[in-house]
Amino acid sequence: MTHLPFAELHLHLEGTLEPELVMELARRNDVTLPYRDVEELRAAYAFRDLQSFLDLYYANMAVLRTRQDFADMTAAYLARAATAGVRHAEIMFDPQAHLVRGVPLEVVVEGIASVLATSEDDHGVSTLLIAAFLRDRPEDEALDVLDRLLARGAPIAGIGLDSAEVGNPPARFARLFARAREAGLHLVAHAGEEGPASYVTDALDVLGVERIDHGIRSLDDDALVARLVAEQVPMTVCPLSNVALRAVDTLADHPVVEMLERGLNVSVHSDDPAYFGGYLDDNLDALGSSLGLTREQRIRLAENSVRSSFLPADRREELLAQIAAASA
Ligand code: HPA
Ligand SMILES: [Zn+2]
Repeated sequence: MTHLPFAELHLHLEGTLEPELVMELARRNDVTLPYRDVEELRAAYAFRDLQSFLDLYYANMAVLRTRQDFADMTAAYLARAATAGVRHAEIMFDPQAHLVRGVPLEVVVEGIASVLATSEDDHGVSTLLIAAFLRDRPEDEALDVLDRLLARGAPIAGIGLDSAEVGNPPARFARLFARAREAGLHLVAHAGEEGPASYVTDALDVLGVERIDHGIRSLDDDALVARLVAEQVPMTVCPLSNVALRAVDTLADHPVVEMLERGLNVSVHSDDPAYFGGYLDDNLDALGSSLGLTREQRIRLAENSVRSSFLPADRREELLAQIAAASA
């Protein structure tokens, strides 16, 4: 069976940096890393929690210096995503993580955007770009970076909120999200990955987000689940990520199928595929073998992914028709 067409809605571009590319870019840019080879680097990919992952994720970004580096990372992701059935990708990147290292905003944005511009022709993948802001850094810094992105006409369709969740509640970023909304941008936020269900409520009510990234901790609160079902709030769930970061013990314990059966508007995504053991197809295959995800459920996840995207109605209909044709 060929892959069903999917929309990838929860993907950190910097999380697609495969160990081989990390080492290649380190050589190219003369960056010294504390690993002799790919195997040593790969051995560091054992995480206790979100923070232990973030430490390595930010450290590896040291190899990203030039427009070409950002372009190469983006092109490698799109080529791999296309083989997974991804036909549309809403891609997050972390501008602050590069600015604090002294990499200019235009290098980051132009490097990424130059490749996205031809992605439909080159890979058959339409794309939207989402600037994600780091919740463990000050809101004023995020406001400044958002203003700079808007001032230079960066091709972003929305903003997100990521990085260390616990202790950094959504309400800290109310002004940022208000400004992005005024600018006509779409709004998403990570909530309920490690943080409590109340962060999901606040992301909806204080930030006004249209989609929740992760949201699995919502299951601790029945009233919240009822609301999420009633409002059909899109939730982008990342099973391999949750196991890698120990938010969930094993894939067999993952709640995504239960969420689907309870009527939540969930779709499955890959988060940081280079770090967590795989891309969209790998996540779906793993759910098939560990949770017995049925073909019918897989089709529903594909449809949800397209309906939860920020695509215009005509492109959504086109993708839904492709799903129907592929599942006939
Ligand atoms: O999985 C994640 N969670 C929060 N922030 C992140 N930034 C990159 N990946 C992640
Ligand atoms: Zn994420």
